[in-house]
Amino acid sequence: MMRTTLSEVFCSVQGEGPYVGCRQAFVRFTGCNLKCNYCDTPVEATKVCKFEAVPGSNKFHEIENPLSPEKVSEMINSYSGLHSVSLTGGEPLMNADFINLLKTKVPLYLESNMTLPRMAKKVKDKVSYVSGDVKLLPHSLLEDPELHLESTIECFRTLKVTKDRDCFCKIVVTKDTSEDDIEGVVGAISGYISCLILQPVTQKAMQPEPGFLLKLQESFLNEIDTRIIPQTHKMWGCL
Ligand SMILES: C[S@@+](CC[C@H](N)C(=O)[O-])C[C@H]1O[C@@H](n2cnc3c(N)ncnc32)[C@H](O)[C@@H]1O
Ligand SMILES: Nc1nc2[nH]cc(C(=O)O)c2c(=O)[nH]1
Ligand code: SF4
Ligand SMILES: [Mg+2]
Repeated sequence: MMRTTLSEVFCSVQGEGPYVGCRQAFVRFTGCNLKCNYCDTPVEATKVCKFEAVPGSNKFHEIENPLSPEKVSEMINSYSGLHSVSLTGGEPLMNADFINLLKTKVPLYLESNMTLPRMAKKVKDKVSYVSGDVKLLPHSLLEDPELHLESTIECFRTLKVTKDRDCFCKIVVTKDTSEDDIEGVVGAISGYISCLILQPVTQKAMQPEPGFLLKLQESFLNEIDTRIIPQTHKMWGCL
């Protein structure tokens, strides 16, 4: 029977992108194929999955890993009033087969680094919302920068916006983000997305100047609905 290792399951509101404020269950998978220099989340496998049964209580049950899709579905379905279920991590696409076995009452919202095209194909009819990052990382952090870009574009093509699925792109912008890198990739994926979110990195020391973000937004607005939205959940201290 298929099982996977989760670090946490909790109920909160979406803090990033166009669905900010929507009530969601968050399912956090462990493990990741990338090492983003700004990543705010531990990705290592954990012995137990922390489960916040009562939203906002800050009290967690410890559930032994690994977990079955039936158990995870039951945990998710215990919450009420959900808009959708955020599948995050780590990199949730590393668990595509597990995701396909979930049975939830509300639609699935995938939060992905968009670098695993074979896995993207597996979940394309299972997820209703795709929050796809484009990872503009220093080349020293990528094994094969050219393949990275090709895989990103292929993931967006596979999971593109349709009448049954929304797909938007988030790009974490730091003071090291190059305008040329962003322009190239946005041109390649703009036909596959409903909007582009420029998400300034949350750590003060790495943040870009507001003027840089506004200039980027101006240059993309001819091509795609482009919004600047920082992480909002950190502002009011929710999970
Ligand atoms: C922790 S990741 C997990 C999902 C997936 N691995 C990914 O990167 O999209 C969830 C979201 O948090 C964003 N994120 C991570 N660290 C951040 C930071 N320091 N500032 C702003 N956004 C950040 C990621 O870019 C991604 O959009
Ligand atoms: N509230 C809240 N919103 C989020 N949006 C994306 C998150 C993530 O870590 O994937 C996240 C998260 O961890 N919490
Ligand atoms: S892809 Fe996501 S989880 Fe993995 S290191 Fe980057 S931000 Fe963190
Ligand atoms: Mg987060």
